Amino acid sequence: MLLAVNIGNTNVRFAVFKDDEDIISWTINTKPYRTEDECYAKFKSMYSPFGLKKEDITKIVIGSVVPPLTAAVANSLERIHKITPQVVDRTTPSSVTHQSKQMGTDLYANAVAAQELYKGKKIVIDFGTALTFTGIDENGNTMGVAIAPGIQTALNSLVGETAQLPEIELKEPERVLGFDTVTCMQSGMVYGFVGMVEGMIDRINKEVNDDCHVIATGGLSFVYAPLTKKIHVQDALHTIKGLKFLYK
Ligand SMILES: Nc1ncnc2c1ncn2[C@@H]1O[C@H](COP(=O)(O)OP(=O)(O)O)[C@@H](O)[C@H]1O
Ligand SMILES: CC(C)(COP(=O)(O)O)[C@@H](O)C(=O)NCCC(=O)O
Ligand SMILES: [K+]
Repeated sequence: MLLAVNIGNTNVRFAVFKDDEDIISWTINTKPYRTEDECYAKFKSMYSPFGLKKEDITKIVIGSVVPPLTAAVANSLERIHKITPQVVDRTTPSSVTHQSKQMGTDLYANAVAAQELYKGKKIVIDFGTALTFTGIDENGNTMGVAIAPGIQTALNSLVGETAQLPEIELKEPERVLGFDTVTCMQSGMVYGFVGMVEGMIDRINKEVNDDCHVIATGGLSFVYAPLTKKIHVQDALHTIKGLKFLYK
């Protein structure tokens, strides 16, 4: 079975593909950055809670947007499995073409999964450490990317920069205009970012002169996707499916 590993700025997501539909997935924190020995100790025993044995893994693909962790994760998995992981990035051949010299591996994987799984023009919105919008046309050409602060990242900054604003749960308040600090912040964070997401979808659709199919992924997609009809699919495993398609 293929093990795919997506190293993001907040979480490292693991997924074992029993087949295309049956996927076992879990995450660990990215921070603090770990040494190869710590990764080795942590990863060695991570399979049994998910009903897997390390011998079940026969292939490994890794995508990373955190360069200081890539080698530690790859080398520790090689020590555990005696398999050399394939580390993919924006230069790995796929059904997607792009001109960017910077595109993060997760954005590229998001584009690849969209092209493989959906028709027409697509927008992938990744609600991760950053909030990203990636456009892909019907032929797999990337139409461009937009990068904004991730919603929890923005909230952390707001709480950190103020004396009286507390940490809050990101959930929909009853009213847009609130009467206490927590619901006032929930409104700004939830309705404010829904407005941003809907506005970005409208602007992108206008720019590419089409109604794109919109896919949401990333840690906070489960909060935001249900709040707007402009998002058509929510799939926490979208990025890691892209890594599977990039594995050759
Ligand atoms: N229940 C949750 N599960 C996962 N992420 C969450 C959850 N609630 C909030 N988040 C936030 O989502 C972001 C992580 O999303 P993820 O897609 O794993 O990011 P990355 O790929 O950048 O590591 C973080 O900002 C995290 O705080
Ligand atoms: C935009 C990102 C920070 C998103 O990272 P994430 O939120 O998934 O951790 C990452 O894709 C990245 O570092 N990209 C490199 C710059 C670029 O894509 O243009
Ligand atoms: K992500």
